[in-house]
Amino acid sequence: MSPKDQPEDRPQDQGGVDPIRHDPPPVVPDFDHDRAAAAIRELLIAVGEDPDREGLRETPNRVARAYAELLGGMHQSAEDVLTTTFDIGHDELILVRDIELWSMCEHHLVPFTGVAHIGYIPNTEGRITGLSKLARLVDVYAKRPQVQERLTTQVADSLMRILEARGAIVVIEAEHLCMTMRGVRKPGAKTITSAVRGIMHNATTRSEVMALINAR
Ligand SMILES: Nc1nc2c(ncn2[C@@H]2O[C@H](COP(=O)(O)OP(=O)(O)OP(=O)(O)O)[C@@H](O)[C@H]2O)c(=O)[nH]1
Ligand SMILES: [Zn+2]
Repeated sequence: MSPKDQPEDRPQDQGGVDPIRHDPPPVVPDFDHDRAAAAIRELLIAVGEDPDREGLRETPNRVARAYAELLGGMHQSAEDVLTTTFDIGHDELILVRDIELWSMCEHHLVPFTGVAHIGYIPNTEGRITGLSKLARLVDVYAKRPQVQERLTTQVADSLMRILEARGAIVVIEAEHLCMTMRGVRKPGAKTITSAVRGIMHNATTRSEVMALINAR
């Protein structure tokens, strides 16, 4: 879908009930540094390197630390980051656009990168969260072995579940390095995914939000 297009209107969903809801994925307690470092050492041997030569001696530990950071969302939940909420009586659209994201394709374990646009309509009490928390929410789900579609739906479902929002929309535009640096090698190809929830299915609301997302 092009970001200029509207997601398909689904009149049956206008009551705010969506057919597919994703349970939050389990949070894994600890990153196993020693196991990751041992695996990297094995990988170096498999490609024909000498993991004991000077330049590589610390590499397994460094790469393990890097992966602990790059996949750190495995040890966090959306509930951890959407803790700060305020009831300020604003019950209309809140949209944060162009949130940079880096995630890790679960098929090749190479990055995909781009931007997320997140909009939601709070519940009637106006329960909202801090703007930075929306960017943190993206990171919780981006920093895992991922596919873009699941990342998109997990962010949207979290807003509905935790903030009890009346509607949510998440649009992600990303370039997958597995399509750029290897395989089909098509640099510049953008994948665009969207997830629409609750009253955001309303055609007028949604087209207003898409216009704001696409305004440059
Ligand atoms: N739907 C979806 N596909 C993805 C995502 N990230 C990577 N892929 C695709 O996952 C597919 C994996 O295909 P396979 O045929 O199993 O793996 P492969 O032989 O390495 O495929 P090529 O990338 O075509 O060389 C590829 O088509 C990737 O482009 C994603 O976020 N969503
Ligand atoms: Zn990939």
